[in-house]
Amino acid sequence: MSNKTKVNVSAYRKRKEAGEKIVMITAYDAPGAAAAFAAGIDMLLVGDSMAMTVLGYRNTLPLSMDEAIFHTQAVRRGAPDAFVIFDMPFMSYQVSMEEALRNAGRAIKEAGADAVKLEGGAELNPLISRLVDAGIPVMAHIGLLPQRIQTSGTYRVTGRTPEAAAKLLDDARAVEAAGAFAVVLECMPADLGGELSRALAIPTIGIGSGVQCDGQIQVLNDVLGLFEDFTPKHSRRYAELGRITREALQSYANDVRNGSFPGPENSFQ
Ligand SMILES: Nc1nc(=O)c2c([nH]1)NC[C@@H]1CN(c3ccc(C(=O)N[C@@H](CCC(=O)O)C(=O)O)cc3)CN21
Ligand SMILES: CC(C)C(=O)C(=O)O
Ligand SMILES: [Mg+2]
Repeated sequence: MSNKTKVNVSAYRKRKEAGEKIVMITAYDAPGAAAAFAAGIDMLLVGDSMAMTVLGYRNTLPLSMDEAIFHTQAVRRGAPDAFVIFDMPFMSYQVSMEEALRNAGRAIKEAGADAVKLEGGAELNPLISRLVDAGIPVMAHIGLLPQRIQTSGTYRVTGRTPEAAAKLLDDARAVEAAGAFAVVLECMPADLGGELSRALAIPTIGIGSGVQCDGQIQVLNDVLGLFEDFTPKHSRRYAELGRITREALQSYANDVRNGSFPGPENSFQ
């Protein structure tokens, strides 16, 4: 592992000042990370969405620290020079300050992550400060919080009432004051995404929060058409790999059954 981080977190604030968009995507394994890095994507998130996109769970809650570490190690092997963010799993940072610090430390030491991401607003301030003081860069995440699905009930757009919008502005300011280097804004009205982005000096990374955010993040499998349980309104499919995969496998099965695979070129004399 290189001992010098390719891009320091302060570079992203400069990127914002220069008006240059920041591009993020999730990655969960070595080939996905290598493809995203080769495409010039700025930062990779090993999202706890892996629970749903690649591990077959119904929501993000079951994901364990060990599973997240295992996948982050693969991402790091696939993209040794990428800026990689470890999405802290549900209950890996809520139980106590000590446990949160230990788990975030594992992400850095065992998985080679460059930073961690936590879901929550002002209530996380003491933890964000402790992590940053310990030398661990923190990306915050406000708005729709998938790890609270069991209290919120559904994945729903946030900040639609004046009170909810004001709370999100407070949360955004709070996580910036606590030392977060960037903040994900998930699923809020586009105008509010713009307002929060103008209110902060740190970059906002939007998902379903409009074009005025300083950067965007998407789930890799949504962009590639590989996640077909549902299509979030906030994502655009740039390929139909789910359909292409099924068609390729049907062709393979047909060719085996009709004797056209393996051909002479696949056989040894
Ligand atoms: N594949 C995938 N993509 C994601 O973006 C994603 C995950 N999984 N898992 C974790 C969270 C959950 N997210 C989601 C999931 C569903 C919607 C969704 O269906 N939204 C409705 C609007 C709901 C409403 O406000 O009424 C939509 O129509 O898109 C949004 C974000 C974002 N994250
Ligand atoms: C959608 C992004 C922000 C995320 O948290 C994830 O992929 O887990
Ligand atoms: Mg997540």
